[in-house]
Amino acid sequence: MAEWTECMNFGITIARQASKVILEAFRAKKDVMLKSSPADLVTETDQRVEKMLISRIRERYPTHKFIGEESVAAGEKLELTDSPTWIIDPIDGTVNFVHRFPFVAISIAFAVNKQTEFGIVYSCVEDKMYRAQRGGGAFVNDVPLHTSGQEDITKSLVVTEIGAERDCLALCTMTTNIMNLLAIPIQGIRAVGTAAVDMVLVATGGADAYYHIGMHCWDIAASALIVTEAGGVVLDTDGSEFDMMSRKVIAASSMPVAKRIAQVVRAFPCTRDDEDPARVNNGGHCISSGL
Ligand SMILES: O=P(O)(O)OC(CO)CO
Ligand SMILES: [Mg+2]
Ligand SMILES: [Mg+2]
Repeated sequence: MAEWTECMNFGITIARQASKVILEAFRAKKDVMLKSSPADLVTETDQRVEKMLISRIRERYPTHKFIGEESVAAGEKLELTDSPTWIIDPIDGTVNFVHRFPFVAISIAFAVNKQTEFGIVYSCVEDKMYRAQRGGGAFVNDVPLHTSGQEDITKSLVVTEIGAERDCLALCTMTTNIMNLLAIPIQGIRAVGTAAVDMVLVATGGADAYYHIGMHCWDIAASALIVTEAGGVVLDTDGSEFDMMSRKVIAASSMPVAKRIAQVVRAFPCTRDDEDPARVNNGGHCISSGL
């Protein structure tokens, strides 16, 4: 709704400011810390950028709530209520950032009554500002975005991510999914290293679909809106309605392509973002390769 346009414009302004911090640090040597796995990295820049974004937003909108990747990693409760909530990934593509692989993004979604009102994905190194407001279309650097409209999976280029999981069940599931898609056959698989950028590539028509299991709401909430506002569809990997907390997503140029991917892709168990991990056995160890 138009009432949130001012918030979106503010989000774009502070994303541009925060990108300066990321780009200054991009070429420098970094101290790297591990989170959930040896491939789940965080740097002081991730933490600094998130703090900077949240403090700027809080100053201007003191009643708004936040879900931030690094705040959750530091122990804050991940809770999406009906209140206006900013969902922030300060650096999407931290592994790329650490290696200086030139695709990193700031992802900011804004939800009210649990519905995403706008999404911002700023691909900093490329200087591409993607944005969409619910009902208002999607844009990159103010140019309107449209998906490819491709309906034939055999003519599709599909993007996915390898993710940070290194347990056998997740790795077997992920590689089997890739193999089964290639066997359809599709025309290719790509992985850029940032879920937010992977997904907005579907909005540009440069890719026909994206799917991923194991990412979090801050990785995909903004780009999910950008894809749907560009004319695409977003589903759960089981073909049901998209749920930003489920950690499973297919974004596609058309419903036939999305549904065909849902027929092939299997999910490994992962704890929902809004569930208490302590209550859930997510099977994060090798129990079998029987998929
Ligand atoms: O770099 P981040 O924010 O950890 O995100 C990864 C997925 O978890 C890349 O999209
Ligand atoms: Mg991320
Ligand atoms: Mg991140």
